[in-house]
Amino acid sequence: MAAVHPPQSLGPSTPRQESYQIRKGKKSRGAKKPKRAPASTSSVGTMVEDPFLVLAGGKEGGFLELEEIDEADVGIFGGAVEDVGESDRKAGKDQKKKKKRKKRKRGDDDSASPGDGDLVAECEEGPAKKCEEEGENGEKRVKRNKKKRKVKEMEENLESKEDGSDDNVEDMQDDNDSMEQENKDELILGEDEVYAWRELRLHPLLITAMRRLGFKEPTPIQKACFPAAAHQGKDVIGAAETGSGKTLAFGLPILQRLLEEQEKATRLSWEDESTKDGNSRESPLRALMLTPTRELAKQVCNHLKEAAKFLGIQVVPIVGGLSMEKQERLLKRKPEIVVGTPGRLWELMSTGNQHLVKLHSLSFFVLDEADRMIERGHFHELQSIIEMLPVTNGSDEQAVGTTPSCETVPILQIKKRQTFVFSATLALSANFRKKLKRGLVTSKASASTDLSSIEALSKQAGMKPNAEIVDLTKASILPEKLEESFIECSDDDKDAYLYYILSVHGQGRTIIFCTSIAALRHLSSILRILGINVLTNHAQMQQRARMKAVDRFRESENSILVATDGFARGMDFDDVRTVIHYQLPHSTDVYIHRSGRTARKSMAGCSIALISPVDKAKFYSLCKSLSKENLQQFPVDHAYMPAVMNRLTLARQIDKITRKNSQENANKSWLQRNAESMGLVLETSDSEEERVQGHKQRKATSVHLQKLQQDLSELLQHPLQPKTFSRRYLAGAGVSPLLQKQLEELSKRNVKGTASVNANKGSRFVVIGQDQIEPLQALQNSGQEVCVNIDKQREKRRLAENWRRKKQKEKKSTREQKRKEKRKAKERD
Ligand SMILES: Nc1ncnc2c1ncn2[C@@H]1O[C@H](COP(=O)(O)OP(=O)(O)OP(=O)(O)O)[C@@H](O)[C@H]1O
Repeated sequence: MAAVHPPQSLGPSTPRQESYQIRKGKKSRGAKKPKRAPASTSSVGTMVEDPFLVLAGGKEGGFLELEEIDEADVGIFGGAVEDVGESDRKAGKDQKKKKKRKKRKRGDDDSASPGDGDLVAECEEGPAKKCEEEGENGEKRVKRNKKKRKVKEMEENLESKEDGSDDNVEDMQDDNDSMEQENKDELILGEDEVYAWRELRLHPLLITAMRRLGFKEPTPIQKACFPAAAHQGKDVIGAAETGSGKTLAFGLPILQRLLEEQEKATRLSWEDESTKDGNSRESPLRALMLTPTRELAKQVCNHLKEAAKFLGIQVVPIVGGLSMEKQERLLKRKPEIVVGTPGRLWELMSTGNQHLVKLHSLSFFVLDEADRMIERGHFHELQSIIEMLPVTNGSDEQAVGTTPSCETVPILQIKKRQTFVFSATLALSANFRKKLKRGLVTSKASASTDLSSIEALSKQAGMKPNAEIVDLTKASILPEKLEESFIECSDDDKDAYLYYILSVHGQGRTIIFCTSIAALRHLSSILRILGINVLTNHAQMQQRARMKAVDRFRESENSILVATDGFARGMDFDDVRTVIHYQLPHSTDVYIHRSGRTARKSMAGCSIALISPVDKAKFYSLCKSLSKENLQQFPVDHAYMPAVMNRLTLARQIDKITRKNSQENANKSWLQRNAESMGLVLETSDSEEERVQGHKQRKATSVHLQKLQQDLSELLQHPLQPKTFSRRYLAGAGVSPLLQKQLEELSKRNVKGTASVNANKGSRFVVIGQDQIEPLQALQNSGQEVCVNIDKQREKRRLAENWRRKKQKEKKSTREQKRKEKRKAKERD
């Protein structure tokens, strides 16, 4: 007997419930429209073949429950239970038709006598006749009529409720229709182009996301990690070159498992009536991802959002430097995935943020750029966060201590948590695999509380000994299509060479890395004076300004960014053509991450290191650790250098004066500010003469500054020219590529013509156009390989010295010989 469920469960849901329902609908059905959860579940659920289908593909709005009851009755009277499932399946396709039919049905009902109508007709057509044949008694008939009345009552009751909720349902459908449409419109790849994802058994909704992103196939690291992480539920330690798609290598398995779990949960909640209250639908934190920098957290978050678009899985970034209140508001939405930096996350956790401390449902823990996390004991917060994590079933009995503020649950209730540890430079240490395995298996790492090694960090984070280690890094670790090069110069000349590269070759997105903020400030100031509009990003900038710089860098394809090493890891920009190491990094891994901002996604790119004499030792040891024997010397046309130096000298003078002025202003205003705050009037001890002198000096400086600026601006109006260049040129911003080409052809013709008639040299002309060749091309055209192996160089030097000594010896002995012979000859004479 079908249970008739109380109509109040069909009432309008709270906003939170509704949004949940929309999300669930999207998740479970993908391209289909969301449905409201039916009121009755348990008994009906037991009758249908696949209760999930009823929810997912079932009827809509209030009619859903009504039809449910109708069919339950049909099943009871006529025994045609199987019809329920069948109609449910059909319902997904022709919901609207059904709705109209239903309304019509009701119209019929109104006119018909009680107990009549389609419902009864349906019953009587089939098995009801059988009942008659069997000689149905009066008692049964009474029972049946009672049942019909009850159904009729229910129908009326529901109809009145529907009037209120129908609009909502329609709205939900419209929303989803437009989302579906948007989703379809955005698809870049066809269904048949993504078989590689299908082979991987990626969830259909995620395949759609990949089609929308235009990702035809998984990258090698994604291919290697997905089966272990998504299908076998294993922990993964992943290392692969920069720009190889590591974010989705851990992101896709997590999304896949969340999707699968949610589908399962929807099915279970359909069967289990007790989970139908609003609270049970609130999503706890399922995945926590940590990155070392704020920009990277934002980027990872955006990347996952793109992949999770239309899946109804929320991903939010929690990073420092932005408003706490806003982030708390974001967390109130109960996102399933949080990507953040350890500092801000710990700040919120330690103040008891409800979403972040309820970690009992945390199923995924990710450490991106893990080797950075353990550097120089930077991340105390990381340790605190890890200590908050509940102990997983799979980890050692030696539990990681949990702080009392963490709402953990008894060990047996905690589900398995998967841990992901990723970086491009994890495998830098030679016996990385061995050490890692040893670290995970032995209890030594778990006993230690410091996270100074990847093994200890992984172990403390709950990594299990059977973790999959995916190491796709090659010996060099650097991307295959990265062309590395260097320029040897004095420290003082670095600005000149940098300006040369940017103005003679400066095409395409470029990142210049500095080690110190002071150097970054000096450099960006000089470049701006030289008319090169550079963006900056360093730790002392306001977070908003940093994010803005990142956005602006993304916007223009010829933008130049000067950044410190915080920016080296993980940042992903389309088509960065050149990376310049203005100062060498302190370690090999930073060099790898810096250089890895270019040559991403198997594209070509170029890196140039400016090496001063003090950098040499560091540079050679860096090359040694990367097993480099030879490296290309970046080709520099020294004919340009006089012009470069002219400009640079002016720019440096301007910079010096403006710095001094702004320093004086800052000091003065500081004095004034403080005097004012203390209610004092500033009196200078300067005499009148001194003041006049000072005024004159300032005026002279200002005139000098103006003169310098004028001179520089005159120089900057013309393209940079090599020393040998004739002064007779056609210049200006109006030389279009077409005109330039025509001039080039004309110049060739002239040269031929003059050669034939032997005309004077003065009529020849060269075209210096705006079509500069970019550094990579210059390097490929005329870069020269130089030995950078310090041992080999020493050996070469030793051999050369030996050879020189030998030659000297030989010379000496020949001289001796000759002298002896002369002496002998003399004696004979
Ligand atoms: N399957 C794929 N097909 C094509 N492009 C992809 C694929 N997966 C990821 N990408 C793109 O590759 C780029 C690099 O990805 P990602 O930033 O994850 O690399 P990474 O390996 O983490 O790099 P890094 O080591 O520098 O952090 C991104 O622009 C991403 O959108």
